[in-house]
Amino acid sequence: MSVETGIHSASGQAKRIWRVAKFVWPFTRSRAVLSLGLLFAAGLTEGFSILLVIPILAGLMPGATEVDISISSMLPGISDIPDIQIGLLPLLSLLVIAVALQGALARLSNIAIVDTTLNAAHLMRTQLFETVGYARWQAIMMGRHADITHVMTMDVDRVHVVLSCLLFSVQAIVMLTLYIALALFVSPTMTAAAVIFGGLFVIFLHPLRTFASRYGERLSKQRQAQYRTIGEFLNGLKVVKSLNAEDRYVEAFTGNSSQITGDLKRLARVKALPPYLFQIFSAVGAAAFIYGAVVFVKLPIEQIAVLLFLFMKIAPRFANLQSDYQEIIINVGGYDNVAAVIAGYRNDQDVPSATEDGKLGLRNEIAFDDVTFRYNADTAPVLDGVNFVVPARQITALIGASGSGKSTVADLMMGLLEPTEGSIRIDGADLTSTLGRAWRSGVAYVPQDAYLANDTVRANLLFARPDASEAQMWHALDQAQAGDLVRKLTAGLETEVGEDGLRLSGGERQRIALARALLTTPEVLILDEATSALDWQNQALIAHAIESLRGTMTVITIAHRPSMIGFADWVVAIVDGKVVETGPFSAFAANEDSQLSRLIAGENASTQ
Ligand SMILES: Nc1ncnc2c1ncn2[C@@H]1O[C@H](COP(=O)(O)OP(=O)(O)OP(=O)(O)O)[C@@H](O)[C@H]1O
Repeated sequence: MSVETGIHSASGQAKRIWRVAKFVWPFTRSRAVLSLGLLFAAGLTEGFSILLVIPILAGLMPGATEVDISISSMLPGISDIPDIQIGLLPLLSLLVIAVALQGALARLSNIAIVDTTLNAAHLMRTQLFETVGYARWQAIMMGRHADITHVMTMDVDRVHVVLSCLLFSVQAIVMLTLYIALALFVSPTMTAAAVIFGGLFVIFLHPLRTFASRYGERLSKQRQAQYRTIGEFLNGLKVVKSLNAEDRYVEAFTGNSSQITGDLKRLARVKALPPYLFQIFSAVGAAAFIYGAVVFVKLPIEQIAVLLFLFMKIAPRFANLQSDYQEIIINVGGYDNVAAVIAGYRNDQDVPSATEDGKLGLRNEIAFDDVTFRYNADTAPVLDGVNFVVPARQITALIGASGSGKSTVADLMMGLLEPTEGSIRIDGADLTSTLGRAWRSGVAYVPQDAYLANDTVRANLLFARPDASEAQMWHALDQAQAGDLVRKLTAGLETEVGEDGLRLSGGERQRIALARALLTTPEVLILDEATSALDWQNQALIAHAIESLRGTMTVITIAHRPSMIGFADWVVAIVDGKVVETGPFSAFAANEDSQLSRLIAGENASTQ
């Protein structure tokens, strides 16, 4: 038996449903118990109201204001209760009260079920977001973002459907049990026949359920593909437009959407079949029941009336149970995806700060001791046994050709990546995952394509330091040569920067990102090609501002342009994953054959 067949088999489905129930039980326990308690009370009240209807059906004579209730003739299971006589008006009043009470209890039970499932979905979504949010960078960067988005939205919604249907199924099962128990009192033979008939119908529909389950899986995969197409298209919008590649995405999207539409149509047909078959089955069942009850079992008419009444109550619930179960098996795969994401990231979490105030300062140096780093176990190392130090409160230029490993060094230095071999020491302390968060709270990193949230300039600055004053914001903006630019914007600090900061130029975005980093007054500032989009005048002004930070913070500047490294005190040059030069800037600048001198002379190619 293949795995594919296994998960669609009845036992496979039962195992999957059990896993969902086990996962949500801790979140839902009290509310689920409350809703089922209310439901049970509603069931009892409904049973009582049916018991009140029976005498009206069975014993009422035209013109009578009193009803003779012969319990023994209606419920042969209870034979020793004497007949009672009751006024029609009190009986009808009691019926109205019982029906109203049953309605109120059923309503409360439904509300409790809806609340329970919504809370469970909310908790599952937030747990997912937290698990992904606090996962280690190395784990997240390997995952597809569109898939994570799909799991957090569509798959959680699918689990929500499963939970709702599960609880409504339990509700239906409780009610069915009550009705069947009542019917058994009236006629065990006829009730057993009806239950067997219903059971056969459930077995008869099994192939349809397997079919629906397969469509559920297929649809989930197609929707995942749709998320990927949309994500890729929107992330690379500008490049897509510049390459006139829209038609490729339109084609991929249309193909995918047509498949989804086709499958949804087929699924709708499959879903519509059981109610239709059910109608035929129940008509055949009712006819067979009446024939059997009259001709073979020879039941009295009032018992037939009571049983028919009960079966009329049972039938729609039975149909709901079938459609709920179908929805469950279509959607239960959503939980597999949710569980896979949680399991995938749960053991790969950033460790909370070792120190409660969450800051780890830098007094002397950051040291790389024999650091080797591989992105994958089976690929060549990007860094191969590198040794160097970055002195505190000095400016260090990290240079090397494109692809030599500079950004990887920056990620390692922030503790976002961990060395495959060797260690990174902060004033002698090993930068392990326990120190990562505390260390990063004193580190500001500005990459080439700095992320700006789709919000105002002010919100983007406060994102880094929520308690910053107006004066501190303007000081940081001026330091990053962004003060005049923001003053000139029509809405100043309140200007919306657009999706990914796209309403600003590349250079403007970089300056605001630098201001945001400076606003945090970090211990360590890492600039990874952070001014690459700026003209030389602005870059020179920023270089001057960075230079003025000497002695107040540790700056690591990764750049290809001489203007962003010429003011450094210290240099680390990387070639092919090895450190080839490290020491005082002046010493290497004096040697015209050094990597540094060649870079300053504009010979970028020589470092390759
Ligand atoms: N997530 C990743 N998975 C696998 N390999 C990667 C990953 N990120 C980077 N690399 C590889 O590691 C090497 C070093 O990349 P890195 O980005 O550190 O270089 P860099 O010196 O910063 O380059 P550039 O100057 O172009 O930004 C490259 O060969 C790159 O292909």
